[in-house]
Amino acid sequence: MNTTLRTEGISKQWGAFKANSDISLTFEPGGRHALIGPNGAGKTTFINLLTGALQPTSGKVFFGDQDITSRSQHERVKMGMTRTFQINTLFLGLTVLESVVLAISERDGLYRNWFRTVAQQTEAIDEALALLATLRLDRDINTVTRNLPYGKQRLVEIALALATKPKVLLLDEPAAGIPSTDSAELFEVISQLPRDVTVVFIEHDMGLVFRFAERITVLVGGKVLTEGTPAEISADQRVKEVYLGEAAHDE
Ligand SMILES: Nc1ncnc2c1ncn2[C@@H]1O[C@H](COP(=O)(O)OP(=O)(O)OP(=O)(O)O)[C@@H](O)[C@H]1O
Repeated sequence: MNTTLRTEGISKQWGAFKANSDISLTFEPGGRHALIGPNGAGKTTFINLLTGALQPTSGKVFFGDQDITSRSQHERVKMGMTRTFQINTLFLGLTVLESVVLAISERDGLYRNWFRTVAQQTEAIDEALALLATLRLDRDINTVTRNLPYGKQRLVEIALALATKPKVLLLDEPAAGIPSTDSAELFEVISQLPRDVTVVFIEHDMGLVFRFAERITVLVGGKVLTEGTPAEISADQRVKEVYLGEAAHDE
């Protein structure tokens, strides 16, 4: 099945206020796609419509050939669309390896099965080790997650999301709150994830966006202003005026 994620004329309205208006976007499999736009442009609302956290007022979401507009968040995760969540207290108290093994075991339903073979447990541990190596956390596997620096905790969140074996990973400001020296490293790891994972991310730091995104969609006032490659977006006069101009004034 072709698992291109796409929206068709999606809108979200609260009363008379339109947070998203008629957004039609396609995310090519394996791409690294950034959503940018000024504060309040509707980026988080759009991600929530993709994950199923919000239902659109009108329009549709397709994953491959399937119309998933009315599917629950849980169903979408099972189909291969995952977003990161803040690590909860349970995971904070476990080591990095324990957390990821737990997430893999949960995915495979091993904890609902009282009889777990040693082979099944070994497979989960091996898979967790491989995943943590991809995220450059191999030196931290035995560290209790709450003792890790904040940037590495964000990577553990991504590891837990990847443990669901997503085809699409949705990231809402993954580097928020991380010192800027660490955020580039975080994005380097994200951009080097296997190409069978499509990554869609919201990011305010334009340096990171232009360095790591392959396609960029600019949202303004809930609508798509334009979409293109980083070169196309940085050359677009309208983007400079409504977004990059504003960012420049903020600095
Ligand atoms: N549940 C809600 N009810 C009413 N208005 C909402 C709701 N959620 C979001 N909004 C409004 O929708 C608009 C878009 O918000 P959204 O969080 O999607 O923007 P954003 O582009 O992610 O902004 P930021 O970059 O500041 O995070 C904002 O004006 C926000 O106040």
